[in-house]
Amino acid sequence: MSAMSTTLPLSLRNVMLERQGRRLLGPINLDLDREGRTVILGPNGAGKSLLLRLCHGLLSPTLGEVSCAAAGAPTRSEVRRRQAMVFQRPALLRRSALANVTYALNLLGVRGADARSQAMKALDLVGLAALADRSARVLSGGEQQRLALARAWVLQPEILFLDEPTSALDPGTTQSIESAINRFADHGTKIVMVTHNLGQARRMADHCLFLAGGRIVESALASTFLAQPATPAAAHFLAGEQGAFLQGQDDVQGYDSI
Ligand SMILES: Nc1ncnc2c1ncn2[C@@H]1O[C@H](COP(=O)(O)OP(=O)(O)OP(=O)(O)O)[C@@H](O)[C@H]1O
Repeated sequence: MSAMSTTLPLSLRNVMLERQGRRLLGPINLDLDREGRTVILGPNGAGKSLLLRLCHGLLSPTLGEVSCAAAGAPTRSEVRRRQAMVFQRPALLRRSALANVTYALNLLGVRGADARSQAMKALDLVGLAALADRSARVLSGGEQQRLALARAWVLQPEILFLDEPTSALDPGTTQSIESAINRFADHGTKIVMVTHNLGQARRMADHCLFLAGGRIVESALASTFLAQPATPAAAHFLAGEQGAFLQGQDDVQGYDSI
């Protein structure tokens, strides 16, 4: 990965997202820089997935601006190809694991032996090299998730957005996926991940963003946030108490730097 980043820092300025006259997100001000793994936490319906999609350029804000370092809006194709996103239930091609990864490379113009060797390296990194020729359709949920990670990572993204990448997976599989994500981070990919798993947040987060009611209620170093959240809303959430999140609206910060 080059030392210069095209997409980072990624900035959101006064971003709002509305649908059918209802505000779903915002106002949000946020800077995502290269350093560390950012984990997004918050109750169901807080707006975590919408925030990831805005950052990745899958959605455009109703108001405000999302912009990437030197390159402009994340909806631009030049920016999109430097970012990748893995969803909770990844869509895979009805081909072999290897072909799923080489297909992504082919779209970028990498073909033949080059594509195959890069794809095998990515499969190896997620522990799937031995299953390269197996049809993606018959892979287990955890294997499919690892394949989706390999397919995303092989494109050498500067940022990898992950939306609950280990939900519904057993602890062993979760651990192997966490290891793969950490290896990507070690290779210089910025990780931005939504999770409901507080143990995972403790194991993986360098920075935490806590969302409630479509707004960023807290933005802090993970060690600080997870041990001593600054707001009642986050404290309730971390204690596993549902409800009381609207209380957090009084604590909303105007500006967040990650
Ligand atoms: N296209 C849409 N039109 C209207 N409302 C939407 C749309 N997409 C999402 N929402 C609403 O926006 C809110 C935030 O959704 P989002 O999926 O971002 O939540 P989340 O924090 O990821 O939740 P969960 O933890 O349950 O996955 C929810 O109330 C959802 O119903």
